[in-house]
Amino acid sequence: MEPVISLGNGTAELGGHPVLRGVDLTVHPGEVVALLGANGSGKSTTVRAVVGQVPLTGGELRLFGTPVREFRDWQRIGYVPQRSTAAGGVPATVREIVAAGRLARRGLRPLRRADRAAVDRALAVVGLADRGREPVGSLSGGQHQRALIARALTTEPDLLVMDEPLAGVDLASQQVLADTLDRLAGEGTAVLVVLHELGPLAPLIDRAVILSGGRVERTADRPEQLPDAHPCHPADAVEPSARPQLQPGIL
Ligand SMILES: Nc1ncnc2c1ncn2[C@@H]1O[C@H](COP(=O)(O)OP(=O)(O)OP(=O)(O)O)[C@@H](O)[C@H]1O
Repeated sequence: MEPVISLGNGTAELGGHPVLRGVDLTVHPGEVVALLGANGSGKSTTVRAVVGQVPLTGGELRLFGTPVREFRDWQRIGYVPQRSTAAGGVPATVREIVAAGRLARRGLRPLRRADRAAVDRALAVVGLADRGREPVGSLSGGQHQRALIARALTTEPDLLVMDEPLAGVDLASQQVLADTLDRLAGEGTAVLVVLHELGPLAPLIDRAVILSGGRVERTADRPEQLPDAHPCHPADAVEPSARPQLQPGIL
């Protein structure tokens, strides 16, 4: 089966500094691949390179078998960026933000019934069905993240790329996301997901690719091989009792 993502020896620079130093990554249809590693190891840059936001300076990237330079089927890819503001100051409703995910498929035509149904389904999946008419600015951080996930789901992608989708999302919603990804992967959608903690996604993960210093440090092929306590954050490598205690009210 042809890989959905085939990245060989990928290199990239940001601000004149090498950030990816030869990353190999292959994801097949229906596979869920987790990208792990410490802060600054290159996870976000890798996924941003895959979705065409960071140009590679070397190596080869193929998407659905097509060299990225010739690739035009971007509507096949759903992308949830690292936590960001979907509508910085724009007075959009939750529904409008989620419906923007249909743009790639429908262009600037008005929403058709199938588009509206896809938006309804995505809102329901992330538990925001009753919040559609509210301004996106009224959502909490975790609800906002769920709206971004819904936006990616509305594209009904063949490849779903998510950068830390669990950040700030409560456990119940994490489980809903896990169930959704499980179903999508079962239908053949490939999933590439940056994670700091595996959480409820652990049972779904076919392979974990652990980055360090812009290179693949190692790959774990089965979830049971995954290092439960992999030190993704420098603080995680420290005994809990030795970690600095947060000082509420100081920030
Ligand atoms: N716009 C930029 N200009 C210069 N350097 C950058 C830029 N963005 C990221 N970097 C650097 O690239 C390296 C990799 O960053 P990246 O965001 O890919 O790491 P990450 O593994 O996703 O980290 P985190 O877990 O903190 O999100 C870091 O050293 C970072 O400082």
